[in-house]
This record gives sequence, C-alpha cells and structure tokens, in this order.
Amino acid sequence: MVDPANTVGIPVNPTPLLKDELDIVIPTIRNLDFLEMWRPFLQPYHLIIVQDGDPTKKIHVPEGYDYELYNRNDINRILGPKASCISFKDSACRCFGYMVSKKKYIFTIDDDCFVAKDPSGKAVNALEQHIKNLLCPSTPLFFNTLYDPYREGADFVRGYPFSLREGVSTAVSHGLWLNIPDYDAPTQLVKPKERNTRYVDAVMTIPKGTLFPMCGMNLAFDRDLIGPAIIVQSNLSLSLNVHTMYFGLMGDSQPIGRYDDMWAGWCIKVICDHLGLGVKTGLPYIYHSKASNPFVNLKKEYKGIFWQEEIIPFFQNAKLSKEATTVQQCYIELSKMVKEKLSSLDPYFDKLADAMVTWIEAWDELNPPAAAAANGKA
Ligand SMILES: O=c1ccn([C@@H]2O[C@H](COP(=O)(O)OP(=O)(O)O[C@H]3O[C@@H](CO)[C@H](O)[C@H]3O)[C@@H](O)[C@H]2O)c(=O)[nH]1
Ligand SMILES: [Mn+2]
Repeated sequence: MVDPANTVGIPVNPTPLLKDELDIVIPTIRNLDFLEMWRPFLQPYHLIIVQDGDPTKKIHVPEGYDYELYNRNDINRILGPKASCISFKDSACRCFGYMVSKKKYIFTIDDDCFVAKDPSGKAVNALEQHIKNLLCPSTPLFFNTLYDPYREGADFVRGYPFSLREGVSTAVSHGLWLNIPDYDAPTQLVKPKERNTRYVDAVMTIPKGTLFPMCGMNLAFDRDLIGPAIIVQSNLSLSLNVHTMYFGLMGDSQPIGRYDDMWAGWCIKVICDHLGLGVKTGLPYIYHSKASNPFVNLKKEYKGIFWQEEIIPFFQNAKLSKEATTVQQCYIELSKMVKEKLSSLDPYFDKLADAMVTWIEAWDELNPPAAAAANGKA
C-alpha cells in the first residue's frame, strides 16, 4: 500500500486558492481511491473525471468530492462525429475534460499519483504550488541562474536586464515525480528498478525557442491564456476559447501511444514562444506509484521513438506567421504545417492534423462565443 505522505489529520484546505476558478481533470480506467490521500488539498475543488475504456464499468468517487464524470458514451453523445478527435483507451482522453470545463485553470493528475513528501517530511500540496507557478510571471527571454526570481528568498541576479524583469504571463506549470519517473519504455526496460528519490527544490522557466517533453501526469495550465482567440468584432473583443492543450490522437486503432502529452507540449511551446507566454517546470512533485508495463509501453511508443527524430526538427523549425495573433490562428497554421510536412513520414499525421481541426470545431461547439462572453471572458 502506498503511503508516501500520510495526510490524515491535515485539515481540508480552509481557504483554497482559485477554488471557483479551477477544475481538476482525472483520466481513469482504475479507481479513484488515491483521492483519499489528496483530500486535504483537493476536496474543495470541482473534479472532472474522464472514464476511459468500458463505459459500463462503475467508477466510485470518494464521498465529499464535487464532480462530473464522463464515459465514452457521454463523449460520443455530446460530441457526435467530432468525438473522433478524443482518444479511446489512452490517457489522452483527459483533454475532453479540458473542453467541458468552464473554468480559467486546469490541474490534471493521474490516478496513480499520490501526495509526495518534501525533504523535511512535509506533505506537498502540489495544487497550491501549481497555482503559485501560474500566478507568477515566467522569464523565457533571459535565463535567471538563481531560478525562479519571484520566489520568496530569491531575485534576479546581477546582469539580468531590468527591462525584462516584469516577465511574461505563465501559461503552463509542469510538475515532476518522485519514485517512478516518466521514462520511455527502452529506459524503463534497462533500468527497471530505478526510482527517483531526488527532490530538486526549484522552478524554472523553459527558455524561448526550447522544446521540452511535457508529461501529463502532474500538469496545470491557464485554460484562457492558451485558449482565447481574441477576435475583434465591431470593437467588441471576444475571447473565443479555443484550446491548444489537445492531447493528440492515440490509443485504440492508432499506430502510436504515449505521445499524446508530448504532442500537446510541443504544440503549446511553439505557440507560447510565438505569443510571448511562459512555460515552467520543476516543483511541485507528486509520488508516482505505478510503473506501467514497459513491454506494453514499448509497443505503444515504438514508432514514436524514431518518428520523434523528425517531429522535433519540425517543431523547432515551425515558423508561425505574424498574422497569427490568436491561439486559434496559430493552431490552425500548425495543423496545416503538420499536414504538409509530416504526412510524408506517415499517413497518421494527416489524420492527426485533421483531428487538430476537429478538436477546434468541437471546442467551438461546446464553448460558443456568446457563452464565452457571458462567462465574462469578453
Ligand atoms: O488506456 C488508458 C490508460 C490509462 N489511463 C489513465 O491515464 C493515467 C495514466 O495511466 P498509467 O498511470 O497507467 O500510465 P503511465 O505510464 O504511468 O502514464 C504516463 O504516461 C502518460 C500516458 O501517455 C501519462 O500521462 C503519464 O503519466 C491513469 O490515470 C490511468 O487511469 C486511461 O485513461 N486510459
Ligand atoms: Mn502512472
């Protein structure tokens, strides 16, 4: 039984930050018992549970949590033919939760991620740290060698340009993992017993122009910042929420798996760099308890392991036009580039490019501009 940080006795967070502005999205094919350990930190928040696999299976949600739950039948009913862009039998299904949420922030966590302990033995409130990361600016344009300059007890070091010290808005907070690290299958196979015990007390902005491997198991983001496609119509600036945190089409009947979060991270980073938004990685840690089967993972990842040698240069060289001033325009441009430049690698990328567009259309359907305006997003 996993008990990395006994949280029994810790009072449920009395004044949770962003309580009504944040949803927690959990993809699951298992059970949600892990929420017992998270109760002091997560209970005040609304959960969006995306049940993958067999929709007839009953998923029990621990008492006291406020939630909505969607299975595959719900996804098909709500999206109709557009449900084709939501993965089945892959954790990528979680992005349906981002689409149905109406909140500004999202925290997504896997059901085998538990509360970690920091070196002092204190339980880590991962959500609180993600919120701090998101509410603090990022510094993608110039690296601060003392890491997060906005943190208590730190600052910009000598030589850091004052003109850049305001930083930029933070769109993504990428947390890390004690115990089972998010290794690819080959690494898992050669190092089956490796456990991550190193707790690095740092948060860093990923520099502009640098891609990173985004893992979806402990991730938070500003759904508006990387969503709003600001369209100026008759002087009314309408924030049309179009989400780029699309976890690519993987799993059932797809030639690749376990690259959904990676795909989203590469798209997000190119768009954040283009629009001047920040992406952070580091704290908070969670305690990742389950090592998925490396042989099953190898089968899923196999094509991705050599395709990524072409995909990464594609994203590194992706140049969005200066006319692309909204996230939606950036995303559409990116999907066209995928179709043009990656379909020669495999016809799958043609399908993925189409799925990126379907995702936007589905998003528009669930988040119509009027609703967005009514939600005060105008
Ligand atoms: O078909 C599926 C498989 C799993 N899930 C849910 O998704 C998460 C992650 O699953 P799991 O912990 O089994 O897999 P890991 O290898 O540890 O996950 C890492 O790889 C990424 C997947 O690409 C994932 O984000 C990383 O954490 C759990 O909640 C499962 O219940 C699913 O919904 N459908
Ligand atoms: Mn896991």
